[in-house]
Amino acid sequence: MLLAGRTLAIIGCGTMGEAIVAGLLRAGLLAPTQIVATTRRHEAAEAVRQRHGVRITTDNLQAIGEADAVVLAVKPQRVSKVLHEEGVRAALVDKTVISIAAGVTLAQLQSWLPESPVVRAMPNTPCLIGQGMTVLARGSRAGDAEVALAKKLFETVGLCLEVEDKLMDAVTSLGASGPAFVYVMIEAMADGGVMMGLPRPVALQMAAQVFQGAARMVLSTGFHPAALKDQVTTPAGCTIAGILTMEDGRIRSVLARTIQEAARVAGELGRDSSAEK
Ligand SMILES: NC(=O)C1=CN([C@@H]2O[C@H](COP(=O)(O)OP(=O)(O)OC[C@H]3O[C@@H](n4cnc5c(N)ncnc54)[C@H](OP(=O)(O)O)[C@@H]3O)[C@@H](O)[C@H]2O)C=CC1
Ligand SMILES: O=C(O)[C@@H]1CCC=N1
Repeated sequence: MLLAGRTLAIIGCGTMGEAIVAGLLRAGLLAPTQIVATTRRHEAAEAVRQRHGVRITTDNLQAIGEADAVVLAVKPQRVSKVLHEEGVRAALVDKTVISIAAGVTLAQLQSWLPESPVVRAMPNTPCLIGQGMTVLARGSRAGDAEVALAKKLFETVGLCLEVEDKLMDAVTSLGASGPAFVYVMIEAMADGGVMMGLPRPVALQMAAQVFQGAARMVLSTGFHPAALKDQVTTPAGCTIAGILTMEDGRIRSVLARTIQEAARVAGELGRDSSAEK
């Protein structure tokens, strides 16, 4: 185990909390006994225990008491409520708190937890398979040790970068919502293949592998996407015919505006958290 003797609490082990748990266990950073996960409903917690063998409870205070570091993975609207449960803020004093809630700012988190080092993190569901993209922002009380711990967790399940808090809505859209946008594109390209007679499983496998291959080309060659596109685009060939069709559909502005709009909404998600307190 890379984090010997440490215990991590995941407060709110739903889709994203469970992706992190599964990714960390898969990579061997923590043993199941080093993770304590909470949910609101006992049956949800029990299902997490059955799938991953981690410790579970529906008592957040108990989980926090057992942990050295805490990942807050409830919905944004519930963050304040959870932090204001009896005894929780006192139990979190001097513990590293990593919030993955979209739209909940470091200023909000730090106002609720003035004596805790807080890191805001925005991961995505591919953490489940070790292919995540996580971006961190550090709160005023988070020092290098706390940020290093957060980086260690998220680098274990994918890439991890650090930015300023003001950029977190943008990274929420591009990085965390991003997989959903890509799934829509994969499905749409597969639909095109089906339209031209490919069996659905073949079309789906091809579309997904094309996204993976093209993404790896961008990351591993370091070439600009336009240069890589030019390599594929034979004069008077079929690729340029397809690209012009995409441009007729304003694909670039649609995708860029998609990121802009999701970032705008991400910025609004934390407001309810303050209201619900
Ligand atoms: N889904 C994604 O791709 C991403 C999500 N996020 C962020 O992660 C957070 C969680 O999102 P997601 O996983 O999708 O949501 P889910 O609804 O899947 O999970 C939320 C979890 O919180 C639990 N929960 C609710 N209330 C409490 C409580 N009072 N105490 C303890 N646990 C509680 C729920 O338990 P129960 O089921 O019993 O109600 C559930 O396990 C959000 O803040 C979101 O912004 C960030 C990046 C990506
Ligand atoms: O859609 C959402 O609000 C969450 C946050 C980012 C990804 N999923």
